[in-house]
Amino acid sequence: MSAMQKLELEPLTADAFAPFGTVLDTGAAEIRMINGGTTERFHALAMADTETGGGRTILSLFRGQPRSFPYAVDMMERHPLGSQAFFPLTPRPWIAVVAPDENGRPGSPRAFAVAGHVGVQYARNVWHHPLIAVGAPSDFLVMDREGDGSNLEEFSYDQAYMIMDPT
Ligand SMILES: NC(=O)N[C@@H](O)C(=O)O
Ligand code: NI
Repeated sequence: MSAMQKLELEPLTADAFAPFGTVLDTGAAEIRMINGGTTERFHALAMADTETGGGRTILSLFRGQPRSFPYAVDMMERHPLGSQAFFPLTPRPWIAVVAPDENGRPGSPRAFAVAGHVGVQYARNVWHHPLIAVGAPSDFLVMDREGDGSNLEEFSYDQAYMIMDPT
């Protein structure tokens, strides 16, 4: 493995993340007052894309143990058959790492600093790193695909990209 290089954290915006998926942010959502005005519905933060190959959408809870920093991003994965959305239940900042596809391999990764009240949905077949929780065990609601077929493709980088301690 050759020399490592630093991976800087970028602020997360809908535009910056658009090539990779959707930012799940109540601050940018359509709000519908429901239940006699007692409830705000932050409507349709994302649309699950899980029906490829007869898949269906499931909701899971991920309890992520915090990563140690500096953290080496040395692999990426993608789910060819379905999207995958993460919404923090524990209001802690976390990190989302994505990469463009370059002829079937992930290109240079991009790391986004995500606020503790914001989630992301990785679009189907988008390269991303598995959950990166920061500082303490963190719970996430995860919406992704259950079904037949191989829905996990992994790739190891020749060189690791180092995320320095974000805290
Ligand atoms: N393996 C699994 O369900 N989780 C990963 O896909 C991830 O992106 O964290
Ligand atoms: Ni994943």
